[in-house]
Amino acid sequence: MTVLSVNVNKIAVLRNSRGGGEPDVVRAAQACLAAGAHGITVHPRPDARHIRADDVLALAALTRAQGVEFNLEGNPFAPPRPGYPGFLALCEQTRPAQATLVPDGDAQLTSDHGFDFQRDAATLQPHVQALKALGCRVSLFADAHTDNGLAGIAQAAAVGADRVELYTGPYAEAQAAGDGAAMTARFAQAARRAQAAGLGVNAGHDLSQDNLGAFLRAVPGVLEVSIGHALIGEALYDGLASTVQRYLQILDDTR
Ligand SMILES: CC(=O)[C@@H](O)[C@H](O)COP(=O)(O)O
Ligand SMILES: NCC(=O)COP(=O)(O)O
Repeated sequence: MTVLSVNVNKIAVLRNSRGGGEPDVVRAAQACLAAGAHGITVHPRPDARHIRADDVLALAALTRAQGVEFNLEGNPFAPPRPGYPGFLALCEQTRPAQATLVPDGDAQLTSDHGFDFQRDAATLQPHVQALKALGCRVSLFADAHTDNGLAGIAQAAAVGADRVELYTGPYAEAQAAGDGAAMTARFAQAARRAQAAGLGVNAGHDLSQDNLGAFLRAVPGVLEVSIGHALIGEALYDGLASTVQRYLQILDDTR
């Protein structure tokens, strides 16, 4: 079975746009878990544009109390700075069940590629070992859409990882353009190669209600999907009607 980890980064985007504490990231995570989500994901960025270090601590406490998976994403090579103690330090403080390493740079709008294991293996290895020594399952963000990514994916096992997370942005784009089948064939091949090397397979980025089913039908054995951007957007559409009705009720009640 594939489990769903909800990424609540976007709740923090909205909160930070006003300052203050609303919408509340922990309350949103509680609502996701109450609805049956299997875990919570966050990807604190060093520039603190959304999830901050204090959110990571609060969500770690929530998920530990509820006995569900906390998946912390980040770049192990990003240096600490004021407000961001560094990925390993955050993991030391919170001991997430899963640490997902992502090679993203500061200037990136969002994550847009996986590791090049041929190039990055030696530098990644000590980080993977340190995280495993903390008791974290380690997953590495990986490309399936490029020839280099597909050819190198099994090497994540030699680096010491437990899983890879297939970067699904290019799949989502292809699916939206009506061209998802060729792309899912590549992802299925990547999943099989990773599994043959002993790695578990996760997937994430730009997955949505429109593209998730086709992906999971085509790609074998996906253990976890982490979904944030589309899910939070869809939740707004789903929730707007009842919320507007509650406001109208207040207007009615005070007439
Ligand atoms: C690792 C990954 O795929 C990202 O999707 C990420 O978690 C989303 O980050 P942003 O919310 O900052 O775009
Ligand atoms: N690892 C992917 C993730 O957490 C969420 O990505 P997105 O759904 O916000 O694109």
